[in-house]
Amino acid sequence: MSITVMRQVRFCAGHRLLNHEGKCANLHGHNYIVEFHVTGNDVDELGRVVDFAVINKLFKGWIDENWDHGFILWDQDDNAINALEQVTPNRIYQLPYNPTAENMARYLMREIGPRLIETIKGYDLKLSKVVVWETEKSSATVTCDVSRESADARLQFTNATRSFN
Ligand SMILES: Nc1nc2c(c(=O)[nH]1)N=C([C@H](O)[C@H](O)COP(=O)(O)OP(=O)(O)OP(=O)(O)O)CN2
Repeated sequence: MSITVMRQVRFCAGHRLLNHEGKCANLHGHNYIVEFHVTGNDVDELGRVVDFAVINKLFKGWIDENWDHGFILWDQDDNAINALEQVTPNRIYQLPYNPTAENMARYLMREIGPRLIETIKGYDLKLSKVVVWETEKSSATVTCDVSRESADARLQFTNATRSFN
């Protein structure tokens, strides 16, 4: 049996999609919501897979330090990076691919999640799903098969409607 808990982290950031066919090639921003789904095989003596506050501290901490109120850009986007570096102060986070919702979810799942999760001592936990909501209408979901040892994430893209509270 496995049990999954989820914590949302909200932040705002700017980006653009290099070579996008339409308006998303322009610098623009979003109020993002990221869902971090954490799966365990048991609960502790209080009945928790892990305390929600622990997930929040780890993942909101990383987002606040790296993505919140910054620009998230493809590291090949020299034009935007050079322009934004002229602004003082600036916060630019370079990804190895375009900052789509899909790629941001993939980056959190593959590059950031595993090393944050392993700092939670005394629990056997996996980051099983990351959902990046770019708008209230559009999201991307990355799931990881927690029953397999492989850290390879299986990408699943979804479009759904939901309300931001
Ligand atoms: N599969 C993806 N498609 C798009 C992404 C993405 O991350 N994954 N991102 C964008 C842009 O960042 C854009 O800001 C959002 O585009 P779009 O939904 O077209 O714009 P709006 O939310 O403003 O929708 P309106 O209907 O125009 O109000 C594009 N595509």
